[in-house]
Amino acid sequence: MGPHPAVAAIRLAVRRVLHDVLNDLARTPAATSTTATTCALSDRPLVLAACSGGADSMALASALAFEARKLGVRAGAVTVDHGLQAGSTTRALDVVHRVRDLGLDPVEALGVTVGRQGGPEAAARDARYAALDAAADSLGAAAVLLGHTRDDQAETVLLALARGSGTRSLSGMAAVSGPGGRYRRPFLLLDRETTRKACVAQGIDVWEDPHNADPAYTRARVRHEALPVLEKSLGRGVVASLARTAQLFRDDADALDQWAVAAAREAAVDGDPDDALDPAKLFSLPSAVRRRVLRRAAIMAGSPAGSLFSRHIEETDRLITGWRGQGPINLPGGVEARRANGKLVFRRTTAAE
Ligand SMILES: Nc1ncnc2c1ncn2[C@@H]1O[C@H](COP(=O)(O)OP(=O)(O)OP(=O)(O)O)[C@@H](O)[C@H]1O
Repeated sequence: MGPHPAVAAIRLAVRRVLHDVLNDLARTPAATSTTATTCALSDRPLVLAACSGGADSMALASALAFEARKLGVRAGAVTVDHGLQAGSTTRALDVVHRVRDLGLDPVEALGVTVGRQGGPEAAARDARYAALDAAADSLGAAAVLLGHTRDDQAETVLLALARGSGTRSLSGMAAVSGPGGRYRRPFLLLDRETTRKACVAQGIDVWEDPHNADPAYTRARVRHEALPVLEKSLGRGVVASLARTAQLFRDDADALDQWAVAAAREAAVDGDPDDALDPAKLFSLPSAVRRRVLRRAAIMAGSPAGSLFSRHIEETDRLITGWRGQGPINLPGGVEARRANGKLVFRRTTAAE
């Protein structure tokens, strides 16, 4: 008898991603010689599961342990202790034991200090990814798997819609992201119900993070209040539809980004020492492309992407579409956008904080 359908589904999803990781490694010249002589344990690529101890990431760890053995991949795990709840260190050590019991090695628990920047959820996320990056670097991991599901994707899209975001934010989380495509999300097409069933079927204990149900957190309210109401009035397919929308937006956003790169090259003033852009050429672009060119130019001049909001870009855009001789626009990171002498220039005027 084969495995429970939910277990088969999580394993298939992880197997596909491991194949992708191995194919990517085979394409990089440095890895080819290693792959050809693979025999020693330490020569085998290491893939880590980022594991909080919740159902999604425990299902992920179990599937990774199972599939990695068959593909000659080393499987490890990292759990991050955000230090935000009493007993969090004990819980992190408990996750380490449970994941080791699944056969993963190496397994590390990393303590982090969560700051305040951007609110509690964003600060915890930043600290978590910094720790995961450091662990992947120090352990030499080829990839880090994350347990985000289709439900997480739907929540992300709904949050972006509520903020009035553009196509890039509405495209949600990517299946592959991070430095060198390090982060992989095998479960983006699976629902949370499947990961829970897979844990039950395999007798895996899971830990429910109380923050996930705490209405103080926006995402928890989306998960427990907004989405159930939408499903009640629009039908159970809402989660799948939102996740599908994310993919459609991603394709559109990628196409527009590519167009913007070409348009920026086209609008560059030849030989200008300040990388100036030609306002007349920018004016003739569709606004979705022009705004991307402006955003890119601001970031290249030193504006931090996370602090650059649509109102900044709209104001800068008026230097092109509503030109009446106005002064420079101040952008985050001490960058200014100035139109003068028939050129648009982005320049850092003060040292960044
Ligand atoms: N403390 C942590 N340590 C390591 N990885 C984490 C941690 N928290 C989250 N992750 C990773 O990020 C993914 C998404 O986490 P998030 O908290 O957004 O969703 P979740 O549905 O609560 O996930 P889970 O059920 O696995 O806890 C997790 O599946 C896991 O891979």
